[in-house]
Amino acid sequence: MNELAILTKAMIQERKDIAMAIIGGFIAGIAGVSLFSLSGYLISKTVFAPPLYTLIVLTSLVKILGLLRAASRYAERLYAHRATFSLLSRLRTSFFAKLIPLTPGILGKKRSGELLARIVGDVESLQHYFLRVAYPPIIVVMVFLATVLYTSAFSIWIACLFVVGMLAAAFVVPGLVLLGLRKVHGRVRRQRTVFSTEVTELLYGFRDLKVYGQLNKREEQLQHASSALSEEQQASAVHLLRGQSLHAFVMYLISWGVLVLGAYLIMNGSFAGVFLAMLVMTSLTVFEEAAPMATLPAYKQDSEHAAKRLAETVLAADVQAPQPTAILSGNQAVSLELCGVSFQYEDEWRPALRDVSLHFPAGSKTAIVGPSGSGKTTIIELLLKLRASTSGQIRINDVSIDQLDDASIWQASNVVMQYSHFFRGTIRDNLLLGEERYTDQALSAILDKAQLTNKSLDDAVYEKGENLSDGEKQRIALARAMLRKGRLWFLDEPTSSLDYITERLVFRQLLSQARDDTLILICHRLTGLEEMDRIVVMDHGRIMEAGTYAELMEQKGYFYEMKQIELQMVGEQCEV
Ligand SMILES: Nc1ncnc2c1ncn2[C@@H]1O[C@H](COP(=O)(O)OP(=O)(O)OP(=O)(O)O)[C@@H](O)[C@H]1O
Repeated sequence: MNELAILTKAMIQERKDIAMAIIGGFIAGIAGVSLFSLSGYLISKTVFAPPLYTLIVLTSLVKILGLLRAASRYAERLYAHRATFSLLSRLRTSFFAKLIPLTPGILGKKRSGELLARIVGDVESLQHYFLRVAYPPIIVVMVFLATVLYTSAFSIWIACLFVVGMLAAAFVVPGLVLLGLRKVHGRVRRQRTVFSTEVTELLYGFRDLKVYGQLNKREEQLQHASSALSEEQQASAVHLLRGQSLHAFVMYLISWGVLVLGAYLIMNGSFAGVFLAMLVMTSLTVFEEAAPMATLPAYKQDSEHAAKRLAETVLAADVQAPQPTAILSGNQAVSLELCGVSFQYEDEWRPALRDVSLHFPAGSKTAIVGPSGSGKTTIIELLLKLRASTSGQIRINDVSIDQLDDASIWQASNVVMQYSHFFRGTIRDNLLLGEERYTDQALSAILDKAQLTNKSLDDAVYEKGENLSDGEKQRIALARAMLRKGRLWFLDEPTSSLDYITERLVFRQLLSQARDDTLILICHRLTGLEEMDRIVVMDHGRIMEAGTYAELMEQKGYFYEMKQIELQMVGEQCEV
């Protein structure tokens, strides 16, 4: 299977530990079989009252084999788990490295609860591939072959019986388990996805569900999903147990076979009776060693499925063009240009942007206005290379955006999107975001600039900024952007929750800091736009008009209409 090639490649990198695990497992297996067969021989031998030194040698050997088995089993587990953890960390890192550039697209398409459950669960499932699928069969086959060889020295017929047992344990039982598992396992996976989505929806939507009186209904749904998952897991466990029982059945059948065949051969005179107990014990132990074969198909199927889904998630990353190498300099003001750009979201029937051509000269200040859903945010996402345009050309500083390294664009930009994420910690943590290079003095100065005078750096911030008002969140997001030294500003409704006076004060600070930089501001309120070099009006993904505030007011077109409506509404509000 192609998807498992990634795993196989990662396993090759851990070949030393894997080889040690296989050697350890083989020694443990052989020591186990020898230990029990020797015990059987010891029991039979004592009947003939052998000399004391024989018993001493045999019991000492049993003890040594016991110790050897424990020590080598420990070594096997140690190396196997060490290899597994290295493999997993390697896989996680490479998977997330591939995932990051695709995040906006993937998160848009999939429900986050489902995605989270999928990724975490699938990467975890892959550990079974190595621990339970890839290397145990090698040990089982090696131990079996060694045992068959050793048994053939006593009786070729009993050795043949072992081979029959081995084929049944290695192929027939796992085959039967696999047949039943196909149905059961798919249902567990589907139910697990439903369950984790329900949990995420309930946790994230708790407040709204409570306010709208839907909490009980949602909890019932969650209970239902939880019970359904338990039922499916139970069915799957029962099926696996059936496989293990079948394996035990084969083991006892072969042991009985050894007993009956041995008795027959003893009566024939072609086999010495003193070895019978030894071979019975051998058969019991060697099949016990092969017990993981019964559950192997389940883990194999699980790992293959997990690898396939992970590969599907990052498939686009593999077909992406190689990372561009041109770097956007962060030291100079940046010019931006869109030429005939169109963009359509996947699975959407109409384009979000249609044939947009815009030029933002270096150092210019542009406001983009227009009704909700007109495509304003999409323009910023394209310029930040978070999405790729469906057609048309985007150039930054006269270099095609396709040739520019994504990280250098982000590095050169100070961005405030409509919704920013806030981490649990303090205001300081949320300003620094892991960077340590700013002093408390510099951070406090930024808070003042962002008009966040009622907050101190040590004030706590709860998960997702639960204890902050919307206006405070926006000002922290603005302060974050103001801390950066980029020469390109993308501000998507950064002050929509602020009162008029605070908004003006923040803007004054912003415009003074971005005096020589290129700035694009998306806003709904039309007040204060006189200070902008240009205003672009959008509707239905098209540019309706563009010009300075004075020009647009003079044209008495779309912007003028919007302004009149706003003035009317402000007037009505004042009258009320
Ligand atoms: N992730 C997405 N998947 C599919 N369609 C989307 C997605 N994001 C936005 N759209 C659609 O694209 C169009 C433009 O959206 P965009 O967010 O650019 O508008 P906007 O002008 O910024 O709106 P607002 O002022 O409400 O923020 C809308 O019709 C919207 O429904």
